[in-house]
Amino acid sequence: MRGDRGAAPPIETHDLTKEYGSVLANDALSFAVERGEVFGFLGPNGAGKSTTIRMLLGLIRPTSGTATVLGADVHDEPALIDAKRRVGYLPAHLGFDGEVTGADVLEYHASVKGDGRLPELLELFTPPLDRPIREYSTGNERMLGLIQAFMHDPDLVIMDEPTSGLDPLKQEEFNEFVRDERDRGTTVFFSSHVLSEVRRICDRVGIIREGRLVELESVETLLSQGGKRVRVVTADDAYAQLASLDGVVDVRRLSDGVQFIYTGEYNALLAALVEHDVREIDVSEPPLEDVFIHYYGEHEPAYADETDGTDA
Ligand SMILES: Nc1ncnc2c1ncn2[C@@H]1O[C@H](COP(=O)(O)OP(=O)(O)OP(=O)(O)O)[C@@H](O)[C@H]1O
Repeated sequence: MRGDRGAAPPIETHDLTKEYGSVLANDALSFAVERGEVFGFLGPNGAGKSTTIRMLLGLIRPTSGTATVLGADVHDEPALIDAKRRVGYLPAHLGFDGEVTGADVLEYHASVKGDGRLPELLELFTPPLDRPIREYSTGNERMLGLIQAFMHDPDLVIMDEPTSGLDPLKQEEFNEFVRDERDRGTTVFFSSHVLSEVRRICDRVGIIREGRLVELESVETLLSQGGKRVRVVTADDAYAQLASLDGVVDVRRLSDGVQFIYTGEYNALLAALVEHDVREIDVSEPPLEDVFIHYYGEHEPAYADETDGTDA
């Protein structure tokens, strides 16, 4: 375990609230991120994740409530500036100057905060450093952002949708890297709207919806309660029978079959299916939206019956 920062959790929020005019983007969020854990901050688009992160970094001011980052209150600017030397930050929109090269960006960050871990990061993340950033793909920009977030060996890393734009192979390497970081004692807090991503690397998850924290759980608990998404294509009509099974929730009729979230016994499902002319079955992790539905039945799905959902 690194650091000697006393007992305070690396991130702690108390009734953290942000209003943009009539939009309540964060509504009295209270949670703590413990030292050495990987904490996933999950929620659909517009839920308020970036708003929280920007308040933690002191980029916007809370309307009310407060938060501490490595013990520094976000209202205490000098203390927060000092604490941020030990924080790595990957914003959602990187905003690099397109005319400078990746090497220029890293050189600048090195001069401000140090670059002790640069060589090992460059083995893992490989943006074309000698080219101007305007020529970068989204994935290359993201890799450059990841390098600058970790290069000074921070105690706490805060990332806003870190893997968006990374190809699956780089995503997997990123996952492994974050797990290794956690093992060396770094605290990692990142936002995502992809449940499958956080389930691989997070110890705990906070779910935010419409600005409110609706759940704080270990990933194990979240998944064990979240069920599976089942999609069945049948030649005959299986809707009524499947909809009546125990453990079937959020059932939708598709043009060629049925889709639902299933939390029951597989044998019971198979027994029901043998009575139908089944052409295709797909069992997968539910998209985050569906986990919300399972937990909080009042949530309105953001998509129509015939679609296969949003992100998986
Ligand atoms: N500068 C702003 N002015 C007005 N409203 C804003 C501003 N920034 C965010 N909002 C609103 O606040 C709410 C939360 O936005 P936020 O960007 O924090 O969500 P998010 O969970 O990060 O979404 P995404 O996953 O799409 O990035 C949304 O309704 C958004 O439209």
